[in-house]
Amino acid sequence: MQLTSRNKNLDLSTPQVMGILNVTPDSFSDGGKFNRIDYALNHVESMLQAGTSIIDIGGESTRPGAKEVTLNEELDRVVPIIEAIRQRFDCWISIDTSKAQVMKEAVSVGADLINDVRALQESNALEVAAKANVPICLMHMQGQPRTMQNQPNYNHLIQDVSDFLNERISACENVGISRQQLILDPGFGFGKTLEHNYQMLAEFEQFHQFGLPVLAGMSRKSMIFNLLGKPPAECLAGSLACATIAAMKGAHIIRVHDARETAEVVKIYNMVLQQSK
Ligand SMILES: Nc1nc2[nH]c(S[C@@H](C(=O)O)c3ccccc3)nc2c(=O)[nH]1
Repeated sequence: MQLTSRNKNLDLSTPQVMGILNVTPDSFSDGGKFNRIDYALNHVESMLQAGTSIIDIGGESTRPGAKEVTLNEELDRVVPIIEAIRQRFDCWISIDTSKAQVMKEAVSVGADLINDVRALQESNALEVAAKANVPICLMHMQGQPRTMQNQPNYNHLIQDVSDFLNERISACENVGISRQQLILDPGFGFGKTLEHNYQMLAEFEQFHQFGLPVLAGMSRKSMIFNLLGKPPAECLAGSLACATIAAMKGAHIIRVHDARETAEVVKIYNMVLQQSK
């Protein structure tokens, strides 16, 4: 299994690490734009040196309760950084956004992958994604970030999430996006209770039913820090445990903050995989 974007291929026969580059203002110590880009480039370089294949850039904090980010604010955050990374590195760049215009401009300045936590449901997103002709990650979310954690409920969790992903695959195919461009993601932490998240991890193999790459994003999330009773920044061990389990359950892309350590987990996993063939 592999992904193609422009002139790039990404081999998915072993798990690939997607490193998170958070470019919301609270992720930078100072406000200076140059510092922000310089800081980001240094962070990207260290993630790439550690074995990260994809840099995921998000300008909208989807934190529960977060206030909406305007289009121009999101563009101002992500476009300059994508341009700077594109000039300097030939890595995969994914844009973590739900706004059609942000997708369009991000791809035009070099993003190779659209990562949409709202699975192209916002206005014009399907049409823009179809024209962009790059791989797209479709993620499941119940409700909206502001309220999604109030009372998550499902008839049959895995079936409900799978039905949603299936419907989004059809919506993409209806606008000419081929299945081969799609990546699926059950959306850990997006409208799920602690138990829901661990049930999805326990039954993660179910999401291979579509024959498409599957992405797992659990790094430093509430399913870890609430269980361990620690702040997110102290959840490296928990995040690595989730990454290891996801890799063993066939995750093709693992989205993390701690890229270096996760790349080491994948190296160990690949060695074990080699021995079992
Ligand atoms: N495809 C894909 N994209 C993603 N973007 C994010 S934002 C998330 C975080 O903790 O990073 C988050 C959630 C809530 C608040 C802040 C940040 N999570 C995913 C994911 O799980 N899958």
